[in-house]
Amino acid sequence: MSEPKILVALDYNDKKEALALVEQLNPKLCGLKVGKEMFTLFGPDFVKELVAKGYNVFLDLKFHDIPNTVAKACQAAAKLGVWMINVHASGGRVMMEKAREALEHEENKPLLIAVTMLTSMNEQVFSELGYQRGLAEQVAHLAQMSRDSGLDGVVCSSWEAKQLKQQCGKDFKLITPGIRPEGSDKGDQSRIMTPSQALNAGSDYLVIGRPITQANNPYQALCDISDSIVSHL
Ligand SMILES: O=c1ccn([C@@H]2O[C@H](COP(=O)(O)O)[C@@H](O)[C@H]2O)c(=O)[nH]1
Repeated sequence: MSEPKILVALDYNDKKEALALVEQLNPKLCGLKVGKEMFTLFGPDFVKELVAKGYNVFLDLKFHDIPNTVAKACQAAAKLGVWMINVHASGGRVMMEKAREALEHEENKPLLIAVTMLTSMNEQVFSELGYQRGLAEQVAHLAQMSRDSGLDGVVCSSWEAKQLKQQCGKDFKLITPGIRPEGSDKGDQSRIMTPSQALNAGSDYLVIGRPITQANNPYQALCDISDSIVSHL
């Protein structure tokens, strides 16, 4: 059986609540994403606890700093046994290359991916940042730089997935947050698609948080989403 396509974003401020959901899941059904909130509250031990349960854990800390600092942070993250880590592509080529090199001698080598432009960003917000390219072009540019720096893939929106698969090749992983099943609340996301639309567009992994964690029955919400993409597995 192939790896699970769904990565549940565990954005909780209550560890018990998060673990109650995790206990209902299994590592064949989904991977788990730990982001800034839970890592800041509960630290490396929480991450190791999820790894010990057999889950693919994506540690989504989006490192963005000088090359030496990011390289050391990546090494520290790899030691937690996680499956995937990330940096911001806008940290630049040298930063990404140093992060790549830093993982070379680690026993556990997580997938190393780069965030392009956040899925919450729309054209209007983007234009305020003063980039010379358009939003989609900037994503394509950062994805190319990430690939050239030896990274395994990028975080992008599913809106860019088709273009990036053509540009970067089928093995370059596309991780897409901003996934909203039909009828679910968009919240602060801008560039969204449904799970099956995103997979059709070329996404490799779907990051899904609130449509699952805020549902009346999170486990059922995850099962419904899994059923909706069964033809893609
Ligand atoms: O561009 C990005 C990068 C990361 N995220 C993270 O994904 C989840 C999405 O959660 P939802 O509740 O499904 O919106 C969240 O943890 C973000 O930090 C992203 O949304 N966009």
